[in-house]
Amino acid sequence: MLRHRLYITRALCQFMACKLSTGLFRNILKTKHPTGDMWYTRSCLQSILAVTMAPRPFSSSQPRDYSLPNTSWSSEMLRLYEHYNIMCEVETERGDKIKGQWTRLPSYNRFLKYAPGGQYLSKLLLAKARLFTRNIEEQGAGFEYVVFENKQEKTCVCVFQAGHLLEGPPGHVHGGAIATIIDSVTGTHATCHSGPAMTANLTINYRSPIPLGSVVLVHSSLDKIEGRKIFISCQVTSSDGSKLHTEATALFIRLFETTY
Ligand SMILES: CCCCCCCC/C=C\CCCCCCCC(=O)SCCNC(=O)CCNC(=O)[C@H](O)C(C)(C)COP(=O)(O)OP(=O)(O)OC[C@H]1O[C@@H](n2cnc3c(N)ncnc32)[C@H](O)[C@@H]1OP(=O)(O)O
Repeated sequence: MLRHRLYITRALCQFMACKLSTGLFRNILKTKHPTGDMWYTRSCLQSILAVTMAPRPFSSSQPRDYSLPNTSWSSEMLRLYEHYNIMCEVETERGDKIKGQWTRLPSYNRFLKYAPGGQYLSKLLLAKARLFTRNIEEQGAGFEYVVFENKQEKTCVCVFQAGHLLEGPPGHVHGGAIATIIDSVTGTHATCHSGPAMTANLTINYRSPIPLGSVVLVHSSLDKIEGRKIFISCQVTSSDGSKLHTEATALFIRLFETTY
């Protein structure tokens, strides 16, 4: 009991300290809903999502970044990772290193754990919850992927290696697993561009099966924004781009006004 109180107090202190500077409370008040229930649901969700997106001045532990190479990555996966990673930093004529057009996005098994106060909040709030795509311990068995964003071109690309636990038709990737990676990549894209957003619609055409264990590219492009609506299209292709596996369009709804 005492331990729980301590968690709550520490979490609240860290949360308040951070949020006072980022204006979260203003957002919660702004989105107050007349029916009450919706206000509660949305403001709670917004708080959690905003915490996960905020800077982490008091965070002590280092999160494991699942988007970094591990021993299960095939040579093709590593090659494509390097191809995009090298473009995240460029050298000027004077030899200085500056940020390139691409950014590698980190990926954790629970964003909440690594936000300010999140270590404590995550123990209180569904402690066993984990991000769907990052919940298989064995490396290479499930979703191995890394997402790069190109802000200028409003695109993201994900290098995805599908593990043996994602089988659908024998030897091939399950359609639900393909939908999952598409939702995750386009959702990450929408969130990075506009702040926390949720999938309202996802329409998928499966064009050709993806062999299990192969490496594919998931391309996400931001088509347009209308108010809170973010329209994204997505293609899954073979790693050399010659074969189209899947096409999708997605609609995300931004949860609140602030853009990150
Ligand atoms: C340095 C960077 C670090 C990296 C950062 C990375 C961060 C990434 C973090 C982690 C990565 C993981 C990423 C995973 C992503 C996965 C995402 C999911 O799977 S989300 C789960 C599935 N989705 C749901 O459960 C939603 C359920 N639906 C709802 O909650 C609501 O319907 C919601 C929020 C979508 C909309 O509800 P309302 O009340 O806020 O808004 P209303 O008024 O209904 O709609 C707003 C507008 O959108 C249209 N709209 C809504 N739904 C529509 C639909 N299905 N089709 C068409 N239009 C729709 C409406 O007609 C309206 O349009 P008009 O403004 O009037 O023009």
